[in-house]
Amino acid sequence: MDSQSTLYIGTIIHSLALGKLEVLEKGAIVVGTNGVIEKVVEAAQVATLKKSSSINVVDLGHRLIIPGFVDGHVHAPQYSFVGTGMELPLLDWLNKYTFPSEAKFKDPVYARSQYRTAVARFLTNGTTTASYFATIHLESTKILADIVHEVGQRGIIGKVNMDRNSPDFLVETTSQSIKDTKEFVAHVLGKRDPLVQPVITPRFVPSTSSKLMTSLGEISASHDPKIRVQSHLSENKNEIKWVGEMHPECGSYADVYNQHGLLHERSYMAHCIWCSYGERELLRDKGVGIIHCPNSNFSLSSGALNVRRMLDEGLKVGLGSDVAGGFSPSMLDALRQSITASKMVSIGQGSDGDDLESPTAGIGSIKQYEALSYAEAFHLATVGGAECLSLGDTVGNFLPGKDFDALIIDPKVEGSPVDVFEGDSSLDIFQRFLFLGDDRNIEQVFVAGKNRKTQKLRDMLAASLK
Ligand SMILES: O=c1[nH]c(=O)c2nc[nH]c2[nH]1
Ligand SMILES: [Zn+2]
Repeated sequence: MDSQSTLYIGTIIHSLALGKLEVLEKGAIVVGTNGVIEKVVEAAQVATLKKSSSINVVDLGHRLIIPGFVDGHVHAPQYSFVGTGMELPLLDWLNKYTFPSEAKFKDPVYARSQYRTAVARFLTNGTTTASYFATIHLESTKILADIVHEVGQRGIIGKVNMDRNSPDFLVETTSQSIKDTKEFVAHVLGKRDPLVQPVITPRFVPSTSSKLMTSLGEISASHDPKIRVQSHLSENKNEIKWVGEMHPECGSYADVYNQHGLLHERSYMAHCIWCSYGERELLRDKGVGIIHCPNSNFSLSSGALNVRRMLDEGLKVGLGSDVAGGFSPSMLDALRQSITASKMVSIGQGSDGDDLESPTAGIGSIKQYEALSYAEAFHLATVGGAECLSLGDTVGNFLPGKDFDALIIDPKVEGSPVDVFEGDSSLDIFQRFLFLGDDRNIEQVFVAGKNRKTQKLRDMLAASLK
């Protein structure tokens, strides 16, 4: 224990494995000055620790201490039109709303103001880690990285690559895209901020040429450890058909990324709703994470992912808000909608599945899939996401040695949307927060041991209302 460690006392709830919560009533977490968790103790040991003269004691009373949320897939520029234009399917939605909105980020002044609001909104909702798509614009994407660094969020940030099938107002040449990607990676790594990392971000196969994908794979592999890779995969049936026409030489949509060196243990792909058994095997064997974005999948009428099957088959799964295909910046919403999507699948109303493709299924043996429990969905929103983003050793739960990324939840805050009844257990209150709570209940947001939900952050949000 270092001389100025801090003891946070409260009801600790975190996930140790899929569906396995640990609850420590009036337990405590000891956090070093470097923001790293030193130990987690039960109530019986708290009194002894409190007596240590060298420790700061923060008694959070009736509050819950839970890990921060990991948003594995979010488009920061799309926050500028969040909650609007929800009536179209993917390809029409991209052309009508998304591309014109993203084109505005050519202007760094506009980008700075929009990104400040977006990042503040995500952080205030308890997203301690976010994997961001920016736009194709180098200067604005650097600004996003600078803002994430300034507010102290843990952020993985990608300059988007688009050199084909894109409108004139939102397209790059192949060589400029490669050059700007290298410069962006150098900019982020040059910050030497362990909280902020770059990620290679081809938008999706239709908008990234073979030559560009190959170069991006090489950039990723030229670093040790490899630079992360994020993209979209098998979200919409028309998109998949289009990819098939563009790449008849590849066995599947996932295989296109694979043949260009973009699938490895530090890659993660959003959606994957319609991946075949063979694609799922490929993704699992390559160690690729799946980012399930249920709000977006419903809002763009894409489909309902069979998340249970992904888990049963041993794939890594996390959750994403996918703002603004998804209309909510809150991972509480992603968690809730992941449960709803899994219930649709469990009653036979989800993606049509390809059970007959699976070697373990025979004719007449359509499998039943169990819906996600709240504890499982919470695992995906914390530990699962961290594992997909290669941050499993750093965040996701409160194991000693990880960084203290945590939310302090006050279910009784003034104006709380959560009612607490006499006789409620901690798990009752926790579940009510998951299903009914919002950012009003999220009193403090710790990233690497520091509370980032500061007055400055509130001012950033307030500025956007002027
Ligand atoms: O949900 C999505 N949002 C996007 O911006 C996008 N681009 C390609 N595919 C996409 N899917
Ligand atoms: Zn997306």
